[in-house]
Amino acid sequence: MTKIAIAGALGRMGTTIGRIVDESPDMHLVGGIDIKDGSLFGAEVVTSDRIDAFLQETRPDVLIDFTIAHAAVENIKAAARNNVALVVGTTGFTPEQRAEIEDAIAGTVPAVISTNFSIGVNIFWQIVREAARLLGDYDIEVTEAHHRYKKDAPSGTAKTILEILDQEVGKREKAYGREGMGERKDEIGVHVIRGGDIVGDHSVLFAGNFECVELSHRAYDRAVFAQGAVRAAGWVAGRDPGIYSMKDVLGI
Ligand SMILES: NC(=O)C1=CN([C@@H]2O[C@H](COP(=O)(O)OP(=O)(O)OC[C@H]3O[C@@H](n4cnc5c(N)ncnc54)[C@H](OP(=O)(O)O)[C@@H]3O)[C@@H](O)[C@H]2O)C=CC1
Ligand SMILES: O=C(O)C1=N[C@H](C(=O)O)C[C@H](O)C1
Repeated sequence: MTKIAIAGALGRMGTTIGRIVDESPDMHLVGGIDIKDGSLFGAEVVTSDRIDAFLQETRPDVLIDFTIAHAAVENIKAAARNNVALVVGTTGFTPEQRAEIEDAIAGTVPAVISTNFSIGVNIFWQIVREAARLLGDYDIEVTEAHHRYKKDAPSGTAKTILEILDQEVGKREKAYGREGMGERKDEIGVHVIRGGDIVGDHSVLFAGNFECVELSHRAYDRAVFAQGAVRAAGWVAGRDPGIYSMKDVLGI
């Protein structure tokens, strides 16, 4: 039985993950933390200032964090202090925050960190890598669309796409939207859409002369991210300390 705690327990992802854990025969939801207190599928949710006492009392095997970057940094440090394995889905970390996280985790606990826990996106990233390797001299444009409540932009998934493109075609300038007069050079265009209840769309366009290749992924329900995060939690418990990716979890 893997004991799970959720940070951001009352949020969109936290509640979706809570339901999946609650329905899993081999998992037990010990509770959650959030900016406000409450309950999730009968488990207590306490405020984040009480995280150390909460982890010591409930002794989860894994803390799953889907909060907001500055909160996640503190939650990750607390999990590391209390020897609790991690699954981190929160996006929007600055490079400094990312370095703080890596320092906290180094040599202490195992952690799966991914900007996207859906199986489809993890396969999509590999397909984008292969396309970039073969079509690196085409013009490249990345587009993402999310619901009106998403705070960070571009999405974590889009930033991972940009890292993959940098690795395959060489580091190129990024044009975050375009306005006014300008000549296209070899920059990568990045376009962000926010509206309604869009769960998460990502596309990469490779445009050449007389042809385009467009790769895209669309999530219809955030359960796809939650299922991946719960799968990662089952995988990470008891591993050696270090940072793992969904590629490790899926064995791809
Ligand atoms: N890796 C992946 O596969 C995915 C990643 N995400 C990422 O997960 C994160 C959460 O997304 P989502 O669930 O939609 O967002 P929500 O805003 O719905 O959920 C976040 C929750 O965390 C709470 N919170 C805010 N500050 C703190 C704090 N200091 N301590 C504890 N809890 C806090 C929020 O409270 P309040 O609402 O009052 O601010 C809210 O209840 C985002 O970074 C998003 O990009 C999302 C989907 C998939
Ligand atoms: O905030 C979201 O909703 C999502 N965030 C992740 C991201 O920033 O890439 C993953 C997914 O697209 C949904």
